[in-house]
Amino acid sequence: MEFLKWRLLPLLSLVASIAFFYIINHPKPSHDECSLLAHDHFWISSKRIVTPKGVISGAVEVKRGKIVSVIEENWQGNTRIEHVIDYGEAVVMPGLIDVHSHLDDPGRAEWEGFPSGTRAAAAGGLTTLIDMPLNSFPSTVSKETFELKLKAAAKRIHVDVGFWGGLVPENAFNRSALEGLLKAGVLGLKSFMCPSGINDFPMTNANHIKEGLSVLAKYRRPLLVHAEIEQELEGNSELEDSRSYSTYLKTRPASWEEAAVRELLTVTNGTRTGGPAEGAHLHIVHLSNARSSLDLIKEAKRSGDSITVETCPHYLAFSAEEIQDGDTRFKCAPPIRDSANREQLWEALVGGKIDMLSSDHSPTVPELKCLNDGNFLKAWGGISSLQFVLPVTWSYGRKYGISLEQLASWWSEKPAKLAGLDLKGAIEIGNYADIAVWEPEAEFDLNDSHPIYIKHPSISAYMGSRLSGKVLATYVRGNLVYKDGEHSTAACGVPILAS
Ligand SMILES: NC(=O)N[C@H]1NC(=O)NC1=O
Ligand SMILES: [Zn+2]
Ligand SMILES: [Zn+2]
Repeated sequence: MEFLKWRLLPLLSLVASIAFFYIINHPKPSHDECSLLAHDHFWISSKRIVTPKGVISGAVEVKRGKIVSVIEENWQGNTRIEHVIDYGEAVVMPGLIDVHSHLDDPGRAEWEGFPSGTRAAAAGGLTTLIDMPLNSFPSTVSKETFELKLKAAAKRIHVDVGFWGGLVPENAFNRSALEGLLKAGVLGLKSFMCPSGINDFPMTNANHIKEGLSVLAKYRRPLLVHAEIEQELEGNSELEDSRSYSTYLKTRPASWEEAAVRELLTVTNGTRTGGPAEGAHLHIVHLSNARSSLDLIKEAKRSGDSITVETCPHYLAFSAEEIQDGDTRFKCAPPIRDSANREQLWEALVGGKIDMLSSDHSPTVPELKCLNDGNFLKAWGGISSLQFVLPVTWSYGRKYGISLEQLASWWSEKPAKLAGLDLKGAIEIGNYADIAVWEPEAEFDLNDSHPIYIKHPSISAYMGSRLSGKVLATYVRGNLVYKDGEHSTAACGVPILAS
């Protein structure tokens, strides 16, 4: 006995320390922590599954995170099928991909942060988002600052997150610095043609952008541009009522967007077949001017420029006429314009002149939104919307007869293509099982009793609205990360790196 004790004890303590060492170094969450479902092989069925071949009634087989089969109609008699989650009439759609979110982490996590932002995304049916390189601190403009970003995201994201790097004057002519950032895995670059509001993210001109495109061409990745150029203004807004939305609107006229688009088109011709930047792509973010700018973009596309454009739900939902004095929740840049412009934006979206949608979720802390004094000239510009983009697009788009397929194209398929996410954006065999389940007909009031996960709901312009389109469940790589107001316990989203 004594002998056994002396042989066994050291052995046991060795096993225990190896196990301890293993757990410390491999703290990978278990399946149960990542998913609210026990299985990793199951079927999702519904009468309305949105696939590239149309809306079908059938079932999607998910195995180890991927879609392994999609079957139509009569699957009930199929004995091979077990663990079925039947969503009845609810819509099963590819998870939404937001190519334009500011989660402000690291450095300004009190504005949003990865944990709350990605929980909000999951609750809104978004399965992937691409984080912007500014509003966090430091801005993501080098390999080193990108490493800080990845560190901040590690084990704190509830959906998959990719990253744009910043194109700024400091790196634009430094090819090896830009290549270092691209090699580290950013999915593309982002730049501003006007002041960004963030000190360590200065604006670029057409020369910087041309250089950026020539580097991006080698990596076949896009440049996203905030397209407004400051022009001389008539009058002096300082002398006008700062609580009036029209005062703010006059400080950023549509001509600023048009000037930027014209300038961009002097360099995007390089992206044509045979051009010096062939392989690069230019994407105009959050266009709000539905008039002249869109015609220019259409013409450039016709000439073979590799160019796309997005708009955001707030430009499709709101109009300048409706914004009350002092309600700075609606301040964003470019600004929300008149209702006739909104109609034209819808027309352009439905007609294919606008390629896709994004949230431009750009929150801050309530103090900087100046809700108390309602000063439009001082308030932070940015709309808080991440969790609501699906019901907002649907609620306001129904009037225009939008279809489920269009929603999937604007929010999943086209964004996946822009960001180079080959295995995302569609319910298709071989893709990741990134799926949103929602009830288009279910209405709800966005008030304090609604579960909201963004950090500062009070600054969201959508609070107080009645919307239709309730998200029931969200699957990321086959993990059920959100269901009826409940999230899976661990943050099992994956950082997406370009390779
Ligand atoms: N810095 C920043 O997020 N700015 C964004 N906010 C906004 O309304 N438009 C923007 O570009
Ligand atoms: Zn912007
Ligand atoms: Zn933005």
